[in-house]
Amino acid sequence: MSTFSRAFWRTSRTALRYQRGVNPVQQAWSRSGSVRNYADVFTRDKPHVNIGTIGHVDHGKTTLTAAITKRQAEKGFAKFLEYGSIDKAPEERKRGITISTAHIEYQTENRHYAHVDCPGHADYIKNMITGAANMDGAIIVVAASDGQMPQTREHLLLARQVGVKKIVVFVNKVDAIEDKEMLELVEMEMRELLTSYGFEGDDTPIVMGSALCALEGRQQDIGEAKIDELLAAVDEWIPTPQRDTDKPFLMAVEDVFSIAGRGTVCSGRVERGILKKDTEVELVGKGSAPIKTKVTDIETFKKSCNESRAGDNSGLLLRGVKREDVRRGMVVAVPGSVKAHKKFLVSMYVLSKDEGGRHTGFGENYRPQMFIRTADESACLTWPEGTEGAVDKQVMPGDNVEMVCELHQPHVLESGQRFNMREGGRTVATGLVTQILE
Ligand SMILES: Nc1nc2c(ncn2[C@@H]2O[C@H](COP(=O)(O)OP(=O)(O)OP(=O)(O)O)[C@@H](O)[C@H]2O)c(=O)[nH]1
Ligand SMILES: [Mg+2]
Repeated sequence: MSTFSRAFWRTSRTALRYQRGVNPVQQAWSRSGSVRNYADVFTRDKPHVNIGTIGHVDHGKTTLTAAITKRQAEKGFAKFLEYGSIDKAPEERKRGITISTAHIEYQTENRHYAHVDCPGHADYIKNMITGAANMDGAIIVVAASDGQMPQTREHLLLARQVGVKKIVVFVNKVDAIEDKEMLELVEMEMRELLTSYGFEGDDTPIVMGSALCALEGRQQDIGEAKIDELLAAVDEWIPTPQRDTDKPFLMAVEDVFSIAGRGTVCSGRVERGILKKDTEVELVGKGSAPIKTKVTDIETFKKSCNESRAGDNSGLLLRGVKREDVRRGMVVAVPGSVKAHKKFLVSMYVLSKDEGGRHTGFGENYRPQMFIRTADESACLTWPEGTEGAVDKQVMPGDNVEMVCELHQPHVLESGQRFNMREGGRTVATGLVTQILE
């Protein structure tokens, strides 16, 4: 791997520690800029789009991701990544599941893609949310043998909530089913489900194939050919987003690591603006007062870069900042352009039991965990001042409510900001910040 190394592309701490053992990060960063060869410099010759694979555990997301890189590598558009080099942390290998998100890069004729392979297991939804928050569109993988399952639904809902507008469906494991009527049923159910979560269910492209056949080079008609069909659908159906390059730079920190001899690097997806090397920035959020610093080096998609732009996955080398001072959930922004807030009004939908939400209601002073951008923070919900019977008033699963939310530590947020709330391993509510109070 060229420059930033795997650590930059993985989010789990375990994976990070595991990878630090070999320390490719340090090697990369300790090379001086002039030593990097041409291939290490990021060129913007195609529009860039962030996508990824989501869906229920074991439905074949990682296999599909590997198959895509294999197919695109044959065309000179990617580096082939085997299944085992995507799910590579020891625990992932042992359990045969994805835990941390993996970031992969490939191209088609038309576009450059950053692809996040998300975990499907219910215990790792937190990593899925962070991964999906960076996507412009997503591929939902559903196994023909199972049809839609709980995390097929939960991932769709969360993807919608974090702002993913377009989805392409890949019905996988077509090789494993005898009864072709099953496929029609899965398609029908998926269209209905998409529509019920606010996607364009009737028009969404649905590709049916086998990721495993594609990866193993068998049964071309349901293997390779379907990868081509899938990527053509992604190229066409997921629009190249209009990036907010005119606004002041903002990037939410997803990961932090230190490089001996160079300093602290934070990485994440740039939400808006353009940042050039040697620019002053501020780290804001997670309680502490803003930290002033300067970005002295930039890498985008693992390659050296003079600037970082909205939509990019970038790593920023920060001058004079200790690793411990930077935490996931903070934002890197133009000095003075954003503020952290603690108290605000939210409008939210409380998930029903069928959607994986709570089975019972809750009242004032309910304390869920709030997920905003890459941050998660404990929150306390109360009724707005003047609400009648506030003391006994209950919120029931399935309700739409307006409440006051107070965070344990302030975070950068704005009116219109989307969030999710979780408690004890389940998503309990999703909503929008409607007014800042403090
Ligand atoms: N028969 C068949 N098996 C498949 C196919 N695609 C994947 N599998 C198998 O399904 C199992 C799960 O595949 P993964 O790719 O790890 O599934 P995943 O969705 O990434 O799982 P998580 O990341 O843990 O949620 C593996 O044993 C794969 O070999 C397919 O097209 N046909
Ligand atoms: Mg996986």
